[in-house]
Amino acid sequence: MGSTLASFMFVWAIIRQYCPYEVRRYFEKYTHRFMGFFYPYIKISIHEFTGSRLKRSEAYAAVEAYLSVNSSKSAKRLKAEMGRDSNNLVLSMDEHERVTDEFQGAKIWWLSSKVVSPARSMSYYPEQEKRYYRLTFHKQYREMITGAYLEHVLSEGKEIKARNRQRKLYTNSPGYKWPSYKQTMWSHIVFEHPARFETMALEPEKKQEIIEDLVTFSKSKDFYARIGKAWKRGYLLYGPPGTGKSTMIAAMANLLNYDVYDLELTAVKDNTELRKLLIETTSKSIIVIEDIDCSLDLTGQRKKKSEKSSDDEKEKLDKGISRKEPKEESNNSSSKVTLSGLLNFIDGLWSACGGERLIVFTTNYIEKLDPALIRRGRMDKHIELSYCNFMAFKVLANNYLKVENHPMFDIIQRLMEETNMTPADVAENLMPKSLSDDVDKCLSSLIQALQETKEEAEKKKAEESKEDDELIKENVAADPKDNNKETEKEIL
Ligand SMILES: Nc1ncnc2c1ncn2[C@@H]1O[C@H](COP(=O)(O)OP(=O)(O)OP(=O)(O)O)[C@@H](O)[C@H]1O
Ligand SMILES: [Mg+2]
Repeated sequence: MGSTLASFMFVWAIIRQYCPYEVRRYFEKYTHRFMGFFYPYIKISIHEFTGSRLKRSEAYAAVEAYLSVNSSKSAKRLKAEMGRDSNNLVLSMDEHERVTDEFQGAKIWWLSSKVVSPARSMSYYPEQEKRYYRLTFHKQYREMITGAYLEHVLSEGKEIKARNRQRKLYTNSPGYKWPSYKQTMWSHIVFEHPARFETMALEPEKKQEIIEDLVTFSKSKDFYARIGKAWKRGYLLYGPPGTGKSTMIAAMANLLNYDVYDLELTAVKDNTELRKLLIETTSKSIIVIEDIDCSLDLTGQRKKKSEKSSDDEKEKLDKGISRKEPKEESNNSSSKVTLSGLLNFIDGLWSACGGERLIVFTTNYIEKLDPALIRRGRMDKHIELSYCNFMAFKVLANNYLKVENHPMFDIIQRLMEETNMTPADVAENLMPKSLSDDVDKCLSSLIQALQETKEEAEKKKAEESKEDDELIKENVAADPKDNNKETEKEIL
């Protein structure tokens, strides 16, 4: 038997070397068919990338997760990755490894493998690896494996993936150069922000409303499908600096267990790149654009256009400039993202791919934004985060000092009604500065800060009214004829 096999292999090697390719292919084709009559096994391959390589196959990821449990017991070569909360390693099958699985009495063999296609000459692309899983089973189980077993693998895999999932914070990497399919547009680190809604200083009703809105969204898959709307929701967070906009985004991600994609608009080359970034985001995620008013001068485009229109020469040019033409082209050569590109990003046809996504914008100046950008449908919910009031202070006092009531609270309440202080400033004053600082010390330092802010505000107001008075006097002196009360009123 051994010597027959060896001779056969020898003859086959000679045929392969000297037989023309066409004849060999013809021969192989018919051998495959012939063997098919006797070979009792069926093979199914699941490739990592299908179609145009835009997206990793979900089936592949699910199979990978499913096999990670099985392979950790039987496979000999394993890959290890950090698991949830960074305190355990998740093992999965390494390449060219085999594991056996059993399902309702049937035996299934899984193989993880890859084909390497050589790098093309005259191309920037490196050699391409195509990874895949292949399962082999006896043909008598065909129905059961293609039906119940594969369903079981997918659902179990998805569940394991969700269980092991580490939440990630992504950013669009500016170091991105060659569009190889292995390189994604986003780079990530593990998302570990401790912010929670419970610790956020906000009025309780407002907080409850936001939480309910978020939870309802995350459970509304069927509702969105029924009304024919993409499963996404836009939030606009606006308010002065230090009022908790970024903190709220982290709290949202922690509440819903979503990934965060922090999009740096100025690093995006053009609208096409913006679209690619969108396609690469996964579901169950929050796409964040911070300080949208400063990211790009998207708002000025339309206004600038009308300003320019008075100038004849420029007017001709302007006729060609529609909303699609970037104004930034002239003064910001690195980014050509336009308002139109951004509007399409949020609400266009491509925005529906993936599903279950929140898009969050933050800004300090809501009035600077283009109305189209923040209309309902794009930014469905506008949330104003404002200066700290007494209710919000109580949450902070409880977080920082673990006090729910204190005799000094009355003074603080009165001062807070009279002055504006951001939660960030209040929090800073409540923070113990040395190990010996106690509740009284922290609260009195807050009272002092509040008084100082109040005095400053009063001083500023007095100065402003003084300037106004002087302006009135100057005007009256310059125009003595109209020295009557009406002019004064007008100026005021
Ligand atoms: N409402 C709040 N509840 C609890 N902590 C807050 C709140 N607002 C601000 N803080 C504290 O103040 C700090 C600054 O807040 P944050 O970065 O969220 O402000 P922001 O609104 O994003 O400011 P900016 O507009 O400058 O980006 C945070 O570290 C947080 O601890
Ligand atoms: Mg911020």
